[in-house]
Amino acid sequence: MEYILSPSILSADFKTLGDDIRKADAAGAQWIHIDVMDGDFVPNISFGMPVIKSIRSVTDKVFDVHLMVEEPGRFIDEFAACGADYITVHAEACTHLGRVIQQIKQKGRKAGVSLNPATPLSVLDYVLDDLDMVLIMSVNPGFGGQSYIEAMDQKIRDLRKMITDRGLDVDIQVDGGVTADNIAHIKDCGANVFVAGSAVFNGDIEQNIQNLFKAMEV
Ligand SMILES: O=C(CO)[C@H](O)[C@H](O)COP(=O)(O)O
Repeated sequence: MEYILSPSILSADFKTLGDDIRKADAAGAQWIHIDVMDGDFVPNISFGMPVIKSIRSVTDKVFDVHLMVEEPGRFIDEFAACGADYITVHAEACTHLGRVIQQIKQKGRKAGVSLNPATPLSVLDYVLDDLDMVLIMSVNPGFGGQSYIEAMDQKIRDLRKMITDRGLDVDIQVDGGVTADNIAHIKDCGANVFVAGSAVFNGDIEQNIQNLFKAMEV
């Protein structure tokens, strides 16, 4: 299984965003996690397509776009056009989840579905086979710098079992409160894609990424 670090630029310094992304790239992060917030699905607004389009020229790394947006089906074409490789939507935000997954696939992009901490895995029952990734939110979405919710350990374990039982190849991404102190434990629970915002961008980005990779191998 491939283990991937996807630094969340929500915690980057926006006045030097390109430089922060270059540092994360140079330090070996395989993906760049891009949190789009609409002020409706979550109580915060981050940035949208023009920023993604602009930073696309900074790195060739995978753009892992997490849409915290109500009814994201309205914008799939635009996010695909501005350089998203993975497009992850929230199950809670989609009236017609299956249709939105189809829209992402039709654009040739990898499809992810994200679940808030309180959302049960059963919402995936009839779409899991169509997915490339499931994103388990380990904080309530909207803000960086929160603490990992420990009840998500069991949810990650249950999801890994569900994927294995069906013989699928679906990534499990975990986002929220991931640090060098807990990343090995989250990996043991069954996750293989790790989003880290403040643990990467607060302080020395390259050193922080090295610390996370080192901890991940434990
Ligand atoms: O999706 C998010 C918030 O909704 C962020 O990606 C997430 O919280 C990462 O930040 P941190 O690693 O600081 O918890």
